[in-house]
Amino acid sequence: MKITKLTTYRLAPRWMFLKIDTDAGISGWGEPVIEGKARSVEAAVHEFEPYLVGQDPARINDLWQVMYRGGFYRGGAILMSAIAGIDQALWDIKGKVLGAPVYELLGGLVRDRMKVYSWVGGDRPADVIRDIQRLREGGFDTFKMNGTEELGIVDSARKVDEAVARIAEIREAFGHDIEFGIDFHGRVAAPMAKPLLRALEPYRPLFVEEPVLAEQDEQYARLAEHTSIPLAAGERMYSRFEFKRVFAAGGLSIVQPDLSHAGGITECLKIASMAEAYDVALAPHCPLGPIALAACLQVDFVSHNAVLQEQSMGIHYNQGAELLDYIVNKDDFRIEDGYMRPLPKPGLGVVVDEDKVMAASQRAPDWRNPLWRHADGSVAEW
Ligand SMILES: O=C(O)[C@H](O)[C@@H](O)[C@@H](O)[C@H](O)CO
Ligand SMILES: [Mg+2]
Repeated sequence: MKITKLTTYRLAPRWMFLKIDTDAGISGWGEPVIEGKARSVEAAVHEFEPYLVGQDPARINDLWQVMYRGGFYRGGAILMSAIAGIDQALWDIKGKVLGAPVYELLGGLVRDRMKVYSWVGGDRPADVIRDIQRLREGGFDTFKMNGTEELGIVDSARKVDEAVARIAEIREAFGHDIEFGIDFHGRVAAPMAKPLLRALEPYRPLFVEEPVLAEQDEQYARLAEHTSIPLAAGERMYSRFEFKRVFAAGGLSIVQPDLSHAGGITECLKIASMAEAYDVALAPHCPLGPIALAACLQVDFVSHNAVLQEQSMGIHYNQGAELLDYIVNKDDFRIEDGYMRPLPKPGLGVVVDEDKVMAASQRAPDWRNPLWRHADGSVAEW
């Protein structure tokens, strides 16, 4: 069996799908993308083509090492996202050839269902109460929201109080009948992380995500000394070589590798195993599409330390298309009482509606995140 062709489809809302064809007529799908840099990842995917076309798709481990090590330069958001989507498609092919879901090829189910959570409140965390009420009717009891708007490296107690007031309002409205993570989204610099975490302590959020930016990862252990709130991070870390320093230094209770950014199933399985050795939970990051989510679920269902799965249904980014718009087997992705079941079909478990994908790729938007600025005109972390 040989790889014959790689076709990329950029499409709304901000995703990219990859189809890998083989000479046996079996194709696999992946979702290589960096939100806002889809064209860069698309170029990277096609730069990997000469290493892949003509090769045996069954040799995922060798092809992964060739892509990672063969070009001298390695790592980073663009290359690791390209490898991620290619890796996902190769696992999809392998499962289809062997007639089994990927989780079966990885040793079988470690759980019967996987807890998922839903975003509420959008870029600027207003209206979360209304969103939580609506989603609770749909069976969700676990949520995530942004913790702040723009925040200076050093900022006022008033800004801290505004952020905390929203969280207090949620606890006032729902008590502990719901749980939620608070995403600092990289908007909080080290000087403000400690006072903000301290002020949030009484409301006992499930976790605080990206308490500081990944490039400040040496802060995680220090911050963990000052708070009992579990700290989470990982969406902007792209390989086990980045995660290893964080595991060794400690501080994170939850790691959130993104299956479409951190080298795919092959790499994220290794990150999950490293995390388990340090008693760190796994909660894959996934604000993206159905193929990325399917890849996450394949890892969740074989990882003992998987605790929560992000999914993008209703997320504020999904303008122009929703999570399940491009797939045929929508029912396999149903959420019951806040849980998802293992995807039963061979491979990743996604049946892609190719006609819809091709049509949507004719009018793909070039999504970019907003550029925020502080009152003084300087760039603010979004
Ligand atoms: O936790 C999350 O989902 C992420 O922080 C998410 O908001 C970002 O990764 C966004 O997709 C970047 O464009
Ligand atoms: Mg996040």
